[in-house]
Amino acid sequence: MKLISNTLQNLHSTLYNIRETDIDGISITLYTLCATFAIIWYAWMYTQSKKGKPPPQPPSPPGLPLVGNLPFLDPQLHTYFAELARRYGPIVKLRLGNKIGIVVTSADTAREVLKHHDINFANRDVPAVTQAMSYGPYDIVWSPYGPRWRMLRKVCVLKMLSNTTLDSAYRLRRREVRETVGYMYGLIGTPINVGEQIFLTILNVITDMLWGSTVQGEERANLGAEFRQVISEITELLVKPNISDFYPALARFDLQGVTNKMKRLSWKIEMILDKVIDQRLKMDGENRNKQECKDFLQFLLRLKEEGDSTPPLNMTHIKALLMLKNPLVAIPTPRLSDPALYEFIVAGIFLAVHANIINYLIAGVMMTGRAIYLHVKSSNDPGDEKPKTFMAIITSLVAITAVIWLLLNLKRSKNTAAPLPPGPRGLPIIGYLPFLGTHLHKAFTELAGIYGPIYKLWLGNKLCVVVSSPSLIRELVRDQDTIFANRDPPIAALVYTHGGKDIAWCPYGPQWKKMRKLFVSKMMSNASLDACYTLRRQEVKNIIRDVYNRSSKPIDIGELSVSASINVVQNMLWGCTLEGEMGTNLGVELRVLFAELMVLLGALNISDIFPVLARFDIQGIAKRTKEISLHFEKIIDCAIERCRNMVMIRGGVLGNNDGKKDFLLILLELIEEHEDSATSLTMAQLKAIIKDIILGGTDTTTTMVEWTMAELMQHPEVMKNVQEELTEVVGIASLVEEFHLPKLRYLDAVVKEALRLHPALPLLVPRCPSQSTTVGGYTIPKGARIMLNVWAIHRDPQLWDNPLEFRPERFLNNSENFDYLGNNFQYMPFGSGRRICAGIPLAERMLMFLLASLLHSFEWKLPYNTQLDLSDKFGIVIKKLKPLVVIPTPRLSNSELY
Ligand code: HEM
Repeated sequence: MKLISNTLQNLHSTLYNIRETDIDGISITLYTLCATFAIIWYAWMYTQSKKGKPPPQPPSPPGLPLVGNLPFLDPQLHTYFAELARRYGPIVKLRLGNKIGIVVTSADTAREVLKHHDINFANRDVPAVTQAMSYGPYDIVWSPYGPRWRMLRKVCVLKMLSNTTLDSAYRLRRREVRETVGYMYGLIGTPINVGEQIFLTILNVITDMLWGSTVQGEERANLGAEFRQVISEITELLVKPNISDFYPALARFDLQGVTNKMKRLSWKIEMILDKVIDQRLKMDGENRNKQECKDFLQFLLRLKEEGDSTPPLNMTHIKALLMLKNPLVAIPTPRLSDPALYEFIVAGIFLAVHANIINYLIAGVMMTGRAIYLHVKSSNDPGDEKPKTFMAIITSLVAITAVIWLLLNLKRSKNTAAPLPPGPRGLPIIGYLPFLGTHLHKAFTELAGIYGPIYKLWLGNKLCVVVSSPSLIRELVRDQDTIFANRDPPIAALVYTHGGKDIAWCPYGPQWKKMRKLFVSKMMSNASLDACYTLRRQEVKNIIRDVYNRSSKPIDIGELSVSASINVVQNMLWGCTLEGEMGTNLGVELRVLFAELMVLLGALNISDIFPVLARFDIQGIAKRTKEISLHFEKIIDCAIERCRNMVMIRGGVLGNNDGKKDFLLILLELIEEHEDSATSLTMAQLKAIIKDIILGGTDTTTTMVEWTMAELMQHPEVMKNVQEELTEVVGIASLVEEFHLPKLRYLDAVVKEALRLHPALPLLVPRCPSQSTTVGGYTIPKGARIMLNVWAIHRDPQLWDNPLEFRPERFLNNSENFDYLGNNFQYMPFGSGRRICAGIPLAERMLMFLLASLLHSFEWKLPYNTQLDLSDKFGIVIKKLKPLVVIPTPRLSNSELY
């Protein structure tokens, strides 16, 4: 210890006793040391960089995390690559998911890669799906470079494609080509699909060469047809963009099920090949060596038996070679320098991004034989021995095609399928999603200004078509109503309704027709709605009393109308059954669940945009919706049980003592009275209808009450007219009753005008065509999501005078032209056609009754110094962005009325 303290003391005194001249000396020494160190460091770095530093990677355009450059690839791949080369030089690096791609665009670099480093680059980058093909690793195209590949290639090029072998199969080719020409001759004057004919001819020529003398007659035709079918399915799979190729770590999950499907198809091929090989073996067993080889199969089996290839040719090799001879070889094949590096020479890998890229690539191969490869073969490459006869066939076929194409051009131009609608180009994979913003209805309206009243866009991998003109909507929902009567339900809606068992999401068909008919005729009829009027009236009275108790205080109209709508709907549903505290408690529970459900249904769900990911439910939306759905059902079960007990107590009499009937009673009657008849309902359907009423009836009504009130606060003169009408029709000493409603013509015009400017469902509920069809001269493919932009039509200046002004008068003198039945395609707040809103009679009554009661019973004013904001926020139902807060004061002459 002592030693340490002495040392510290010495050091301290040394430092504090340094003189100025000493400091100068120390500084000079330090500077010299630093300079020397810097020089040595620089010299060392320099020699290192000269010595062994790896050269930099090729330049690369900027990409995004995770997806890399994938989203920026242009479908016109060849021009895109040329553009990249202009900007970054002849060798460019791209990141595709977590793969690296290298694009080579100059002859010099291509020579370097394919000639000087040929061995390094002689491997392929095998797409995940080919691993599932039984012969994937055994065929020439995908085999790793090595003895097996050399043996297979030798057999193929020197033996199978030799002039002698091809000459011996000439008869078979001639037969097929003549058949095609004869077939086309018979079709003179009729349009034909030339591409398809050529494909079929080539496939027939090839299968003929494969086993044409082994299988004959009808059996050959059947086998050919089966083979063709499997081959086209395999071709489709091979060109399908596969997530596993871009993210090899995900390959084991086979997210799109491509690998599984390929295994199934591979198995089918195996069966076909086994059958033909068995037959050949039997035939050869009978007269071995008596005849010369007439098809490839016979030739290969003979070669196997001779066993003089190294490594020896086995049955799997034979099958792989037979498969090689089908048009699948037209699939482009990227090369790989070293599998461990995940690098490849690109031309073909990008094919997985877009189907049209793939078509382009395939077309390239078919036309030129090897246009895709950046592969400039050296002159001693055995592959350059062009099979002359084969090339002659291809050339003849191309020539025939060209002549036929020229002859038919005029006719075809009249008959060609209509194009897809125009539309903005989006990014690969995510489509136009990133450019839409949050106000979909407004973005769609702006796009209509650019692309016209019908256009398409991709949202994720969903093709959407947006229609925004009355005449096109007429074409859709009137002229082609049955085709467009299907829905395109979001996953959450499917979960909530057990796969679309309700009216709103049920596919168009007998089930939907039956439920809708029962719903409209039994529940929405005037008689049924009259029968539950007291239930509505009782609930509206409660609301008026509640507001009265909060007189002169600010009230959030949105909140008020949510609880008002839910209470009214709930009372109509089971008001006779669940009276008193039980009804109130369930009402509160329902409101909480309902609020969450609306959020879930309105959320942007990745599963809807990328259906392949649906099974993972990444955001947990499906799971939570299911929980809520079950909770809803528990409430419904509880109501049903109570109802049944009540009926038992009353000795089997359905209905209340005073003849009131809630919806639950009507529905149970339908189950019990009509068992097994065409009008019977199942319990699942009963629950689904109740869910529809809660979902369809509450949010829409709530939103419209708030919008109408907001417009009235903005336009005091309109408010004054409404209240004067109410005073005249109802009287200042009475409460509004439903029988007053038909006389309130001005209020009716106000509600219509609010629904024009703020349609609750601005894009209606998306439709989905059950088959491909043509609308407005454009093809609408089956399964596309069709959005009808009613919001844009309701604000179109060509259809409405001063469309952005709130002017109820436009409906006052013209009311016969504007009802809610969807016959006037200029005004459709409840939709149109077969799938028009099923609850219009109730919606109309509820909306008018609630508004008339609130406006008649109270004066409303904005809190001091508040500005009204009429901006909206997009969702399934379009709401006010900022809540409307207003202050009520009693208006009726008699306070006892409250
Ligand atoms: C102001 C209130 C309401 C508005 C603005 C409204 C609007 C709509 C719209 C635009 C549609 C889609 C129509 C189409 O695709 O062409 C629809 C469908 C539907 N609405 Fe309403 N609705 C309202 C109230 C109600 C009420 C109160 C109920 C039930 C009691 C209801 C039940 C339904 C049902 C079941 C469907 C689906 C019909 C089907 O697919 O066949 N709606 N509604």
